[in-house]
Amino acid sequence: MSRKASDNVEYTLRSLSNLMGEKRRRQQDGPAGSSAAAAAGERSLIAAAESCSSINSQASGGELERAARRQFQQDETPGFVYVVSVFSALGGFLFGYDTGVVSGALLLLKRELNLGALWQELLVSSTVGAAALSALAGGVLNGLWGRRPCILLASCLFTAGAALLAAARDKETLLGGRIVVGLGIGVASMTVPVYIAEVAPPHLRGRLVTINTLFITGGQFFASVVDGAFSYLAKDGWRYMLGLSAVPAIIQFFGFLFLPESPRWLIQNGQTQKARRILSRMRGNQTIDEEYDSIKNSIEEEEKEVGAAGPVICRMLTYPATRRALIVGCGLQMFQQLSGINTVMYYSATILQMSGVQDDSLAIWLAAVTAFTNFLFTLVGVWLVEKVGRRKLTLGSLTGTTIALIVLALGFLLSAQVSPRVTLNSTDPSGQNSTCTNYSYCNGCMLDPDCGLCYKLNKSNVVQSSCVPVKKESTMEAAWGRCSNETRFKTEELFWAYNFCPTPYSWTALLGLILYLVFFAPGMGPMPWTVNSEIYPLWARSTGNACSSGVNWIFNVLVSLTFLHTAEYLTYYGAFFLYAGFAGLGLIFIYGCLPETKGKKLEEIESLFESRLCTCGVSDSDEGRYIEYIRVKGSNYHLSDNDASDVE
Ligand SMILES: O[C@H]1[C@H](O)[C@@H](O)[C@H](O)[C@@H](O)[C@H]1O
Repeated sequence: MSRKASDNVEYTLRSLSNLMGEKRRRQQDGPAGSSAAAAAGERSLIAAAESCSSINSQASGGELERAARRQFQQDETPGFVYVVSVFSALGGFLFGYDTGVVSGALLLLKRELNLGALWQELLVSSTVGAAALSALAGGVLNGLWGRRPCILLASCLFTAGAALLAAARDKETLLGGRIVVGLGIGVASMTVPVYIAEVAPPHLRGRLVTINTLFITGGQFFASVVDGAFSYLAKDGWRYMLGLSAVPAIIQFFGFLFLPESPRWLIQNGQTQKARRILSRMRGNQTIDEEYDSIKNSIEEEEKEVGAAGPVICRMLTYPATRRALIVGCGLQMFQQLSGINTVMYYSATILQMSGVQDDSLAIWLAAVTAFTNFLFTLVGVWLVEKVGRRKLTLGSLTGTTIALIVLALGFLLSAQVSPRVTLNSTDPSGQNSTCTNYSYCNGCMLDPDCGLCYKLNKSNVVQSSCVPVKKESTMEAAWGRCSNETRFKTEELFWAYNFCPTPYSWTALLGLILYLVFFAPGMGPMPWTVNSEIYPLWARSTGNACSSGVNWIFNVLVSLTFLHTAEYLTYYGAFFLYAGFAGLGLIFIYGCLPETKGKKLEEIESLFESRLCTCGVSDSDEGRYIEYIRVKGSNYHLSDNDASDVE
């Protein structure tokens, strides 16, 4: 069968799976399903089956489809799509920078402004808390105003927050600045992936959205370098650290004044001419009719099917396909945080110290190496996402992450088991009682946040060890005794261990840390964001992403705030075993419920959630794929995707 043979009649390559899925659904609906529709479905199936046999005689359907798809993908993607994606991903960079920079800034701030533990905690978690709230609110704003104004709003908030922080004279202003920055992070974290997914062509969508997470980890790495560089500037160094983020924010703001709104949002809001113009610019030499029609059809069908009344979240929860997508999206974000990424990153300096790095500034720089590893392996994710697909990448990544967490936990367990004894009894010179002096093993001393171990080394054995209170202003020294002055460490060959115990098994924890980043960064880091940007239909996309980003931030706060308490009750190895348990549960959830979305058009993806929720990755459209030619309206020959709406 050839196109030429039928003169003016155009044929397009279609997948039969949708029709089969449709038939199965109707059968499941039982007698209530429309009999006319069933008959039409039946007729289509017979026609399609006939077409199939004719195709089989020429070439295998799979090969044909692949060839057509290759052809479609080879059409050049205009550089404009990349420019738009990179400018949006600056939002990701700022998300990474502002969450990462604060740890280094706090080291200087607590000395200069005399900050206690409560204020330090407030300055860190207020940003994450504000991000959770504004990510949720961002859903409403995205729906009402569009994606572009939300990105502009986020860059204004980032700039205002950076200015407030750089100029702050007291801790209250600092808190205000951190809240404003957090509001920006929340809006950016939910808008940017949606915007990129909506402007990207299907075969590049995963890669371009994953670039946003690459920018997040890039921002975290850059922040650690800035922290290292300005840590030598004891006075006002923190102002530069916190204020620098204004630069990318201003660049993003001016860039976006000239960049367009998402064509999908415009079509949804009736601005069709403008949408067509923007879509043409984004697709270069490709015809946009088919994409435009399929967006428009799906909006009309969704309105018919779901209705337009009531709040979007209620409609999402009552309509089975979006309810399932929401469970998968929020579940992915929850398990990302429950796998403990931020605790592992935050704790990396200590893990490195455990493994024998004694110098503090070296530990700060090695923490930058950790952030760089996270960045580098996110790059691997950008490369892999369109090759192996989202599902396999996430499953592989989480399996490795679970194993790495077990290795990390074993490292801490072995270290605790061979924990050195406390051999010297010290007494507080001021005569006050301290719990630290009661511990007889390093393990107890290490788990108490007020104490640290002061010791000497004989070859690699710990000798002359004492457990003493830590200095309030800096955990680098003891409050009194031999280890109370860093300058004496070298001359008297003394060592100070805060938060860890020196043991011969510390390398196991280091191995666990490296394995963790290598496995987490390409899959579990970026995929929750990427998958969420594509699994909701247009009417539910902003709300779906708002909810899942909110879940990400809420679990981020929960895990970071509870880590120290969890470590106190369960010890460090217990805490990491707990994260390994969560990661294992996540693995079962993802194996059961995450379908593959690679290469599909955004308008097709909804159908993946129309069947049961947990099908272990097998969707209706994957079962029994046959290729058929169907007569369609119009004259553009294009690889078409399961849209039966224009079948004559
Ligand atoms: O995807 C990102 C990334 O993995 C970051 O490194 C992490 O700090 C964020 O919490 C996460 O959402």
